[in-house]
Amino acid sequence: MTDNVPDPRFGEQGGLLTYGSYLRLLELLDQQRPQTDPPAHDELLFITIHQAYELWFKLALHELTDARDRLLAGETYLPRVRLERCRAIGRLAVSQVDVIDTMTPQDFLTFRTALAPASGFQSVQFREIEFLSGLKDPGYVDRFRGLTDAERDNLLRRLDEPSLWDGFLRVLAAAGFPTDSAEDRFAAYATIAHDRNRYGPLWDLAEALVEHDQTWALWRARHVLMVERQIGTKTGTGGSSGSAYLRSRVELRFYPELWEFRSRL
Ligand code: HEM
Ligand SMILES: N[C@@H](CC(=O)c1ccccc1NC=O)C(=O)O
Repeated sequence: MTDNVPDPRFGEQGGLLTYGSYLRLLELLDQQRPQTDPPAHDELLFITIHQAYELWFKLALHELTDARDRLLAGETYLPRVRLERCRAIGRLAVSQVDVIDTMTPQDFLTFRTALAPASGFQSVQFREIEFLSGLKDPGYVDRFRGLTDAERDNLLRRLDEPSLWDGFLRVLAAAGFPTDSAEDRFAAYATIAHDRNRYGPLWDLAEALVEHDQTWALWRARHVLMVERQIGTKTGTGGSSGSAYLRSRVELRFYPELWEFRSRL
């Protein structure tokens, strides 16, 4: 067999592992179950897009958790690599909204009422990403309705454990920068920004955090537009004011000091 002639049995060897069995496609593709009767054509789109989001959220949490652990251990290289992958996932999450935009508001209404009181507000993984990134609001755990014990445990654990921001501060401290007060930290950012030759990895890491922050801010902004396009200013199925609530979340930042620092440069 020469190198460039494929074995005619290519893909058949062993006969045990298959594409479908490795990827558990029977199970995966059996999980899209529209509820509406009579069937609403766009409900399959709605379920599929949310499931795709949750898969990407799962991978993002895997990456961010490893980035956080490595920062706490004093590493800078792989945490930045992990954050870059998350940024690519985040961009995908933002552009995926285009698919929802192909649904008209009147078609959404054919199954919307059947969704209440469920809402994206109850996405545990979304809130885990916020907590792990550094935006910890314990109020959200109490406001969740219908959490399983395992989901509640996940959220409480994320609230309790160090965030990516804690990891970043650990790395700054390991490089000799005091980080106790905000003024200490602003002094550290200035030193790092003005001596990239010496502090390149720390600068790149801070910028990767800003990118991560920006990606989720873009998602919040894109989500509000999608919501207003679908339901205008109606209240949400989750019981919030809808777009007014979501607009108040657009201003949120994971790392406000890294944004504030821009004004001080
Ligand atoms: C037709 C499309 C959509 C509409 C009309 C919509 C509407 C809303 C509304 C009104 C809320 C506020 C909570 C409430 O009272 O219900 C909300 C929250 C949320 N939605 Fe959506 N949504 C849509 C699609 C999506 C998609 C595709 C995702 C992806 C996972 C998503 C994720 C979320 C999340 C994570 C929240 C909580 C945001 C926060 O608390 O900051 N939504 N959505
Ligand atoms: N909150 C949306 C409904 C909605 O979008 C939704 C419903 C159930 C599960 C996920 C959802 N997605 C995002 O909020 C609404 O008020 O129309």
